[in-house]
Order: sequence, then structure tokens, then C-alpha cells
Amino acid sequence: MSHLSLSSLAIQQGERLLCQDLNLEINQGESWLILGENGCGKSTLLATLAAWLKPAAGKIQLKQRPLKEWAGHERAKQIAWLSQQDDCPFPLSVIEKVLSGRHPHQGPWDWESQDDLRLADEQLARLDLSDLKHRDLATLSGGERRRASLAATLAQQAPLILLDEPLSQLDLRHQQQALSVLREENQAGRTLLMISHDPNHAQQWASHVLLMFGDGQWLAGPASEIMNSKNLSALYRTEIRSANIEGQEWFIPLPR
Ligand SMILES: Nc1ncnc2c1ncn2[C@@H]1O[C@H](COP(=O)(O)OP(=O)(O)OP(=O)(O)O)[C@@H](O)[C@H]1O
Repeated sequence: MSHLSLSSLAIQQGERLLCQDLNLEINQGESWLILGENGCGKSTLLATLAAWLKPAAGKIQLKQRPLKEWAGHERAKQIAWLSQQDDCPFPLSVIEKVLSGRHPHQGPWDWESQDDLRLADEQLARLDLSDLKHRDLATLSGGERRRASLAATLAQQAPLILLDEPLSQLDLRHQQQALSVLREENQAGRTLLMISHDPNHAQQWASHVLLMFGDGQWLAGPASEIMNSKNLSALYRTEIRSANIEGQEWFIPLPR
């Protein structure tokens, strides 16, 4: 079933056209990785899909209904969006941050229910954060804070999850743990789009890949068709080779 449909989509920042004539059918339960150089428009695209920014042209349909027709409170139950920034302007504990993911499901005067508290605790445990539950976010390391933001995004329990570089500050063990959590989210039927700077995340997690070239051009399709050293070398304008380890291709940039 089509979950998110993009037709003739164009996104722009100032005078710069970042992506044009983007046509994608994203089906329920798929895992999409978005790759491209710094400044090619990945975050702008995700913010547009979260209805935070307006497209320059084209249409976005969420569950066969134009995205712009969904009311904000309905949309918040449908789409969870982890942006690149973790800044919090006021003191907040880790558990308060994770519980903020439950706001779309609560009335304006509601307290958190026992189910909300249980769900938040589950997300903390999945991302190795239980011991930090009562710490102020400002005292966490960069990677710990990123995991707390991811836990809040997952606590929202939205069917569509948009993740802007959730793994960029995580060490290798926590990256593997987070990828395994994201796989569980896919298995539960959720649709995920994730931005990363590591093409090998596609090999470990993605069913589909979108390459953004920053000049309006793009390439998208099943990861098995798109992920090769020719496409990646063109995308990053640097030579990338692949190595086969135990039947799996891994991508490595050559030193200049
Ligand atoms: N508010 C803005 N006004 C003008 N230009 C902007 C604005 N926000 C972003 N840009 C520019 O738009 C381009 C795309 O930015 P975007 O954040 O989408 O890139 P990105 O692919 O996510 O990059 P990165 O990998 O560095 O996170 C960049 O050149 C950026 O400088």
C-alpha cells in the first residue's frame, strides 16, 4: 500500500533548486535511506515531507490524501520527524524529553498515562538510556542526547518516521543497536526514511535508496539496484570502491 507519494516534487532554498521532478512511491513498511553531499537538500526534503516547509512545485500525498489537507494534530499522529538539531532551550530531563513524544496522543490538560510512561521506559531501554532517565539533557554527551531524541521520536509511535542523521554522533556499537531498533520498527509495519552520510547503512538496513545530487537530479530505487561504486562515486565526486565480505558489498572511499 502506498504510504507516501511524491509527484513532480521540486524543493528549493533561496534561488537554488535542490531537487526537481521527484516522483516516488513509498510503500508501507519500506526503509528508505537518503544519501548525498552536504547541502544537496536532504534535510530540506525531510522538512518538506514533515510539512514544515512548502515544496516549490509538485504534490505530496500521505495515505492517498494531500499532505497539506491533514490538520496539524492529525499529522502529528501520522508523522514523527527527528530533525538534525537536539538543542533544548530550557532544562528537561531525559524521561521528560521522551514523554514529549506522547504529546500528539494527549489532550491539552492530560497528564501522561501509565501506558505513556511504560512506552517511554521501553524506548529508553531499547537505546541503552535507562540509567540516564533522570539526567538533565544538557549534561548528556552528544551521542547520548541524539539517542534521547531518537527515543522521543519512537515514543510518538507514528506510522511514518522521518529521521535526519539519527546515527551521526553514535559510536559503532550504538549505531548497530539503533539500526536493529529501526529494523524492529519496519517489522512492526512502520515506514522509515533516514538521512545518513554512511552508504553502508543502506547495506545494513535499507530496502530502498534515494540519491540526491544537489543540482536537481536524483536517482531512486531498490537498494540492490542503486547501491554500486559507480553511482556512489558520482554522488560524492570521489572514488569509491566496493569490497565483498562474506557475500556482502561494502563501500570504501579511496584516499585522495
Ligand atoms: N533558510 C535558508 N536560507 C537559504 N539557504 C538555506 C536555508 N536553509 C538551508 N539552505 C541551503 O540549502 C541547501 C540545502 O540545505 P540542507 O540542509 O537541506 O542540506 P543537507 O543535504 O541536509 O546537508 P547536510 O548533509 O550538510 O546536512 C544548503 O546549501 C543550505 O545552505
